[in-house]
Amino acid sequence: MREVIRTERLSFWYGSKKVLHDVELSIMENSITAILGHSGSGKSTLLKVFNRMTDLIPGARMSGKVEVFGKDVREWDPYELRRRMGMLFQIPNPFPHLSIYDNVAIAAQVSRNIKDKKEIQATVEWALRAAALWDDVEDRLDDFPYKLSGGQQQRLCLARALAMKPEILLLDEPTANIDFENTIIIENALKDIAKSSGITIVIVTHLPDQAVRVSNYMIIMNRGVVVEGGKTEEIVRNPKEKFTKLLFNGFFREKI
Ligand SMILES: Nc1ncnc2c1ncn2[C@@H]1O[C@H](COP(=O)(O)OP(=O)(O)OP(=O)(O)O)[C@@H](O)[C@H]1O
Repeated sequence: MREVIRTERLSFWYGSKKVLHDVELSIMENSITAILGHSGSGKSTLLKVFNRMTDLIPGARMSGKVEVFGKDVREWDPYELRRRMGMLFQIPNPFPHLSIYDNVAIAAQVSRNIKDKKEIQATVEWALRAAALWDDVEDRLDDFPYKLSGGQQQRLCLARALAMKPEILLLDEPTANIDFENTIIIENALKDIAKSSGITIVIVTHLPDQAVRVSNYMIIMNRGVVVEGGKTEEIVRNPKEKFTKLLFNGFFREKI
């Protein structure tokens, strides 16, 4: 398996505030990697460095290196980089003025320049099925997203991200605002997507249980530092660091 993302002594600042400290990590192709840590530990910042969304933040700067598919992120065209790395945010953000169908179709049309109606239809159906939303919406594709529940809206956003046919999906606390039933539906969809589409998934979460349920690999973060990383099974069976042991023993539960 090859590394699709790799960092080398990555540090990051918002103005004078340093929030990532010499981060070294690898994301392996065709896997689900959970980045696990408390609020404020720099997890979202990491995702935004991967797809260069941090370019858009005044006063932000990095040092060290980030490679995506073997190429320094600074050498990528940011639009191409973001097309190849779909992103899902904590709060569902479907386009309110577009129908359920068009929310997904537009991603195929704009990102991949697909013009053929049948191909667009096939992509929309594939993406909605992969996001476990097809059965809920197949007979109301012309409705607007406000008629969907929060969990369904997040699955719609997942379908929209998938319709770009990204090679990597970056998910920033995708179930933070969603009930447990929808959380499990989304987690199962992610596992199926990784298995059947070969998309590499990186999921940021502050929930150890979720990280264990979904991931093959885990990276534990604390205050901008990677505490430890590796195969989920091994970390759960034999955590090396005291912080990780405390995290899994629920020591911080009331704090997160
Ligand atoms: N645009 C910004 N400007 C200044 N500081 C920021 C900005 N974004 C994040 N930070 C700070 O950087 C640190 C890391 O934030 P980040 O959002 O990456 O952490 P996180 O682990 O994802 O936490 P959360 O889950 O709460 O978002 C925090 O101290 C946060 O306040």
